[in-house]
Amino acid sequence: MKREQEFMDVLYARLEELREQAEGELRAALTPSGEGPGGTYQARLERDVLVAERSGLLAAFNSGERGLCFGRLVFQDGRDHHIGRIGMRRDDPDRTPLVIDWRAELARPFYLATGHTPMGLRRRRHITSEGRTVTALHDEILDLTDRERTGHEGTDADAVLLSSLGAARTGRMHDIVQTIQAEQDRIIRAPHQGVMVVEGGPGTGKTVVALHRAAYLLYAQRELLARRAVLIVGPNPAFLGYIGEVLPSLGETGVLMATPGELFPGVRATGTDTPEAAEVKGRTEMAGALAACVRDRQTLPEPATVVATEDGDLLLDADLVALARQEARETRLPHNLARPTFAFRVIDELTAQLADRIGADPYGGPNLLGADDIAQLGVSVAAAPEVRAAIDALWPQLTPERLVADFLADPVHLSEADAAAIRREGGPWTPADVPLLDEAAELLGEDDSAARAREEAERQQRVEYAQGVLDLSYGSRTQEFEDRDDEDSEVLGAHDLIDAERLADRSEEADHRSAAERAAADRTWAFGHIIVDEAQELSPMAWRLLMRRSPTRSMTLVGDPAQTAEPGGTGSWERILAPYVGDRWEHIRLGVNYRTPSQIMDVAAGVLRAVDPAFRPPRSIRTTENRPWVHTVDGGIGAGSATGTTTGTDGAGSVTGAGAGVGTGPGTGTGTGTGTEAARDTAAALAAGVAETVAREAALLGDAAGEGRLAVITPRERVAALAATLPEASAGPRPDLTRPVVVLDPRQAKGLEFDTVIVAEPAEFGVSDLYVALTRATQRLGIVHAAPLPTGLGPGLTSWTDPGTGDGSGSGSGARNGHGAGVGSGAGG
Ligand SMILES: Nc1ncnc2c1ncn2[C@@H]1O[C@H](COP(=O)(O)OP(=O)(O)OP(=O)(O)O)[C@@H](O)[C@H]1O
Repeated sequence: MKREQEFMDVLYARLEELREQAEGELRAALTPSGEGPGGTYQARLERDVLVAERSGLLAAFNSGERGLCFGRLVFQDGRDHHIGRIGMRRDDPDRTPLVIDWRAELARPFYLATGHTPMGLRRRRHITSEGRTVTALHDEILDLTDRERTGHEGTDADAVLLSSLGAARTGRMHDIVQTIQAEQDRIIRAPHQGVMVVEGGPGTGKTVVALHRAAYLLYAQRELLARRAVLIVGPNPAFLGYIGEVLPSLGETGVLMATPGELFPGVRATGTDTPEAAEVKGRTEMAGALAACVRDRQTLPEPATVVATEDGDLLLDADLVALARQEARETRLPHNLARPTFAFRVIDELTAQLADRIGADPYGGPNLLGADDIAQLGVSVAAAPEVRAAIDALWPQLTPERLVADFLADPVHLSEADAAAIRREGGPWTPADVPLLDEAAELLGEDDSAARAREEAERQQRVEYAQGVLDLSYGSRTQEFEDRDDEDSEVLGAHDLIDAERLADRSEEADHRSAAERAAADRTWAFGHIIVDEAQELSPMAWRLLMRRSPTRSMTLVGDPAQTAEPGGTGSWERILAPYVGDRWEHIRLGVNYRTPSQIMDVAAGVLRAVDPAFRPPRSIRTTENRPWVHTVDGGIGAGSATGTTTGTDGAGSVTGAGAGVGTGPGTGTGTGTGTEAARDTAAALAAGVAETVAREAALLGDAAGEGRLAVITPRERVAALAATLPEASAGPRPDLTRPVVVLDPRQAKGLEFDTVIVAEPAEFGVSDLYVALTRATQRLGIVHAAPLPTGLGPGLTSWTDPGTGDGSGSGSGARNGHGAGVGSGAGG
């Protein structure tokens, strides 16, 4: 231990040195300088790579307090290497490796070697530390002939993994470099360049594996990805916050994280759609409908338009415009880019009409105008406001926002029912509008004329600024030079070397944004790699958008079709991918649940088994002492409470259990009240029940360091009311997951995990939402309900009053009545 501590001290000292060096280099790379990497492509690339590496090193340093070095490999041939979160070399002439990056090939045996296939290893050491202090060593002997013992050999090779899985949660996902499992390592380092689908049930490590794959790719393809960046798409901002520290802690910063609704630069999708509207907007048919809308805007006059110019009336008839339209369409360019072709043809025709009239020979001879006269005429026709107005009416310049807003206000080319579902006049953009906007932008073509005009104006400003700089430089020539009035001096100033234009262009090259920042502002950015989490939720239209951002189809898709909640979610990988990559994609399944203890997983699986008896959940690696519990509150609609030994069935599904629980709840409950009054009673009872259970569970949480997190997961409509009774809780569109208690709806809870989860009123969840909610807990699960439990939920639950020891299981039951006049009956112990 002492020697490892000494090594750790050396490592941190070296890290400090490197940090200072990296800070200096980063500052230099980011400081505009006449001598800096000029405008060449190669120079910019080198700068991007340098900035990515140095920022990464700094990011890693800042999180380096967590296990900078976590492993050691002693090979049979005498080689001995430490493995760490980032690689570092000594400051000697040979730059000897001090610690090997976990992603290096040399580090692989750390994850893959077994007694059966030792990969040349004698022993493997896990080093656990807190801050900079080594706290534990754990050695595995892989060469069975090796008799030497260190005193740190343990019997249980999974001890380090299990201790990490059992640790209190902090509201932020951590990296798992110390405990990557062999099946995960194969995915992380897969050489596959195209689309890889990682599928697995809840808690199987899909997200964390995908993030480590990103870190691996950023390491293995450093140059490409520093330039093209990696995009990570997650379901909501809270989720992105939750996973946001993993890559920086691994020294990787060249990543853009976004929800699907954030992928159209300049648009903030703050609105929400009904599930029906989101589903309709997500269908592939929308692409056809929008394309048809664009064609609708390429109109014909009926039967003719009179263009009144200074030189008299000109006539645009339908045949003539149809020809111009045909020509423009045949360019196959997007609408805005084909517009000049249309406009030229129309202007040509009008010019010909005018020339015929003006140059007509009164004696019947050939037209009196020469080619130059006609060209001149063409210029004045093109400039005539009436002509421009006519062209605008027949083939208008369109923006994606205008096109989609008009389409939503009057959804044509759709069935009446679909149109009714999405019809909307004004209002904020929604996430489901974003793929429509992107589609529209593709159909219309980038109308970058405004952007180019802006750029030119900015460039002019830069030129003026540069001229000012040069003037200053000239004006600040030393007195000595001025005295000598020596314009031919060999000592040159900036004003001698460069003119304002070139100086301005050079400062333009010094775009200090990282590739990820530039990508965020550019709709047409082609990412080096894209990771999509909860991929099963994305609609076909969202896939069209993402595939445009990934022309190389280098993607990792992560998901679980059983957790599909969005009605528009594509669900099947074949359906998602066939249009883009055919069957050329790799499908990998993960089968071990690292998050949810088996007792909790059994309860959750019951819910899915009720609809699909063949359903098989992932195998939980952990068990727990804590039995999932249920607390039935009496809220005026059929509610009962049951505890203790229970066998039987109720109207909502089977409730079975055996054992000797200590029952305290009333055996029966009687519904009273009607309508809203009863609903109010239910809400109040539920809130009281949740507050009571949260108080107890929060007290059981975590440790002195303030770790350990609790989530109440309840249908969206109930979130605000429940949060109001829990003053310490965070809730809302962007809940703070680092707070000890949060209240979330099931969609917000997707992908997250907490030590303790309380699911409130499960009868109001959809099946897959309920499955997601029930599988978020790493330690304890509780259910609070007034309405009868949904089918499949019940077995495996014990009374909330005796969760630790009661073996009995049971639940309230009773007919649920929309008017609150149900009669509850509990099967009591
Ligand atoms: N090898 C490992 N070592 C330590 N922890 C691990 C390992 N693999 C997975 N975990 C942990 O298991 C938990 C679940 O992982 P993750 O969130 O990636 O699962 P998931 O498959 O994405 O789940 P879901 O579909 O439910 O969102 C996380 O806390 C993760 O850190």
